[in-house]
Amino acid sequence: MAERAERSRFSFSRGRRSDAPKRKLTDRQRAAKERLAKMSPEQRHTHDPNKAPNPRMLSSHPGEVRITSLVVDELGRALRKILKLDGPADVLMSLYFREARHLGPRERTIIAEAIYYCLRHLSMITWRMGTVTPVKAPRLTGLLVLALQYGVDKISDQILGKEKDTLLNMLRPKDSKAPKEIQAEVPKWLYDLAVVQYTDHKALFEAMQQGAPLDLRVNTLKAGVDDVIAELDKHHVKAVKGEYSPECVRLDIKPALTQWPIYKDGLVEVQDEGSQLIARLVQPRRGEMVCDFCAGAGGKTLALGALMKSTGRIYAFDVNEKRLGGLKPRMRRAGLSNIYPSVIRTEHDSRVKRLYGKMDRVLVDAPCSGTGTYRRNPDLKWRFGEDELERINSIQKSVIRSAAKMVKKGGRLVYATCSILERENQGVICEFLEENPEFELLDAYEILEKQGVEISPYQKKRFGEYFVMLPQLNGTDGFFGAVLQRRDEKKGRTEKESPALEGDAQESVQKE
Ligand SMILES: C[S@@+](CC[C@H](N)C(=O)[O-])C[C@H]1O[C@@H](n2cnc3c(N)ncnc32)[C@H](O)[C@@H]1O
Repeated sequence: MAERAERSRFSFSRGRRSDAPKRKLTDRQRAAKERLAKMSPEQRHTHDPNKAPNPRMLSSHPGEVRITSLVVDELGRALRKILKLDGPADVLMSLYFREARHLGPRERTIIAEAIYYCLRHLSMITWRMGTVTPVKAPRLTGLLVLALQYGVDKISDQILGKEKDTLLNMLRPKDSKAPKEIQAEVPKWLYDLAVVQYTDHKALFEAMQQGAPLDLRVNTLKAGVDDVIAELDKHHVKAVKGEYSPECVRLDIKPALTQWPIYKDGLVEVQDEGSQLIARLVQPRRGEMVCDFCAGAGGKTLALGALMKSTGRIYAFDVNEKRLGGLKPRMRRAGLSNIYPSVIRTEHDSRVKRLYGKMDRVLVDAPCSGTGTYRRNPDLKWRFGEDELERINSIQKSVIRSAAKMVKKGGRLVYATCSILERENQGVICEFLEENPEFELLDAYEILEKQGVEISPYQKKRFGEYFVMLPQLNGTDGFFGAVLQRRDEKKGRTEKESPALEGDAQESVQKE
């Protein structure tokens, strides 16, 4: 029985009971199953479960893509909605594809990839279009995108019609003639800030235009990293251990993972490797009182819960009820019983005040510009403006001030963002430390080293005690973390001075 349970846990077959007699698959069915496992995130939005995508339509074979008038018309229809930028692109795409039931998997794949291309290169596309605004001319925008992706000769004259000359004119200028911020594919305000902040801004902008890999965090309460890699391998999905996080598995393709038992049974969660390390900065111990102040749907809460071996108590706070609602099913899947989600009205809520001075560890994963996640959310570049940065910056300062009051003497406060901007990161911490001298900054790299996580000495030298991950340096999303400790004069000894490695962290290093 135990053996059977083990088998079904790792099995990729969907929903079939492991003790049912095995049905023999035909070669065609087996090939379709493997194709399904290898779908990209773009296809995930567009996948019709009854029609497996044809691999010939994937962008790795751009020469074989057939651009039909249906594709061009539908791409225009999709861009008309998505380029309004009045909501997250992945949500708008899902809505569009749900309505477009007449499209086959080939068309869906081409359209989805074109939409992502358009969002990643919207600056250059807008520049090429001159006085024509993309959202007002979505069909022409779609034609331009397809021409840039596959070459204009892949589009027949019949489809191009009277727009052919306009399109050829738009394709003529060289990229290098465009202003620098347009080549960088970021808004001007962000370009100006990043150029001052990063000597390697060119590499940063380049990295931010790429797609991101799929990182999984293995739930070590249920499986080991090697087990997950071996199981993926059995199903021809190549995966490797992450470079930094001991729980990370990185995939070379992006299957529709949420349909698989390893996901459904809580053995893995999707989480960028940089984000996994934020939980390691908190470094919670068994039985402690922890608060995840901006828990959202609980990506980091779950990682903290696993590090605590489902002991102690984690208060998961957030002002957004809907987002926090996503945490409960994930807790169940992960087998965690130490998490207590709670919606708060503001950072000054009475639930927060009741816990003043009681927490061993508090994580503030602050709301931010999300500039570190542009690889995954290219639309965010065009939806988040400079005014919004001002507003969010004052929320960040208010949230850390309030959350800090929950930290007991000798306890730890971790402030994190997925922003690449100093203003939201070091700027917030410097101001906080000036106002709160009872807190001191710890060396984030030392804390990670003690847990067996090695980040390059170059990075340590460049960013001091702050934890900084960047796509051009680490191949992860951009993350920032500051580890602060509330002084405890009575103890006279801080963790900073303590040579001992906490029990749970040590244990987890040895296991890996
Ligand atoms: C970066 S996201 C958190 C992501 C989450 N920790 C994770 O790992 O998936 C920031 C969160 O802060 C929440 N937030 C915004 N203002 C807040 C406030 N005043 N107090 C607490 N949470 C707040 C947002 O609703 C959002 O879910």
